[in-house]
Amino acid sequence: MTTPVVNLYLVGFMGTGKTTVGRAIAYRLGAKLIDVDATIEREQGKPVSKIFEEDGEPVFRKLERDFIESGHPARGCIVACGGGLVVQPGMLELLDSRGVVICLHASLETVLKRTRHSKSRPLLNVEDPLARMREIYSVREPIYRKAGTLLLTDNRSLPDVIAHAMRVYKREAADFLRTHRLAEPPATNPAAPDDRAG
Ligand SMILES: Nc1ncnc2c1ncn2[C@@H]1O[C@H](COP(=O)(O)OP(=O)(O)O)[C@@H](O)[C@H]1O
Ligand SMILES: O=C(O)C1=C[C@@H](OP(=O)(O)O)[C@@H](O)[C@H](O)C1
Ligand SMILES: [Mg+2]
Repeated sequence: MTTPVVNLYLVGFMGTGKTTVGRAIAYRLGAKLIDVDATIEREQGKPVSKIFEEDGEPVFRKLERDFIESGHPARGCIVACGGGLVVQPGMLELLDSRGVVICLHASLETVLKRTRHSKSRPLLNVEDPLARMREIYSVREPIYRKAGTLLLTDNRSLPDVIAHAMRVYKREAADFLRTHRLAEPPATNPAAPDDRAG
């Protein structure tokens, strides 16, 4: 399989499968997976939970924004975003302009099952994570609803979700390429036809 040209951005709430699905898609396409959280952790030399604790959430959000604005290649990567990345003002428009956006969805009960054994999500390290998720999700829902193509993942196996996401990506990447190529100036030198004629 050839490396894809158009970037794919996987967005959606925590625990919907962005990192896992992104890794599988990148592997299948022979592309580069960039997990935004992992990249920030590597660059900052500490886990996301420590960044929240020591520097505060706004600093983490700024790091996410910097990553999207200038911290990754414009072509050829599968990007697994953190759940709050697309929620920041202007980010969805930015992602839309850079590639294909797919939003993974799961009910909060499913999200709880998938995330309860992990301590790596600082927003959910509270006594009642389900109540916390409800609060956060209610604020974010309007944005997730607008964010690219929505893929439901409840009661669906990972291979099924991955195959579906691959189909959506291939179709939308072709559309993206077509529309963006049309918008580009012609590659040939305008003088060339005259030269040939002469
Ligand atoms: N469709 C699915 N079915 C079962 N488990 C899933 C599914 N999608 C994700 N998971 C599991 O849920 C957990 C969280 O997935 P992850 O990729 O880290 O989500 P995100 O990056 O969106 O927070 C992982 O253990 C993953 O294997
Ligand atoms: O939804 C959020 O605000 C967050 C989601 C996390 O990523 P995942 O969605 O991959 O868990 C991570 O970026 C951080 O803990 C904050
Ligand atoms: Mg993730």
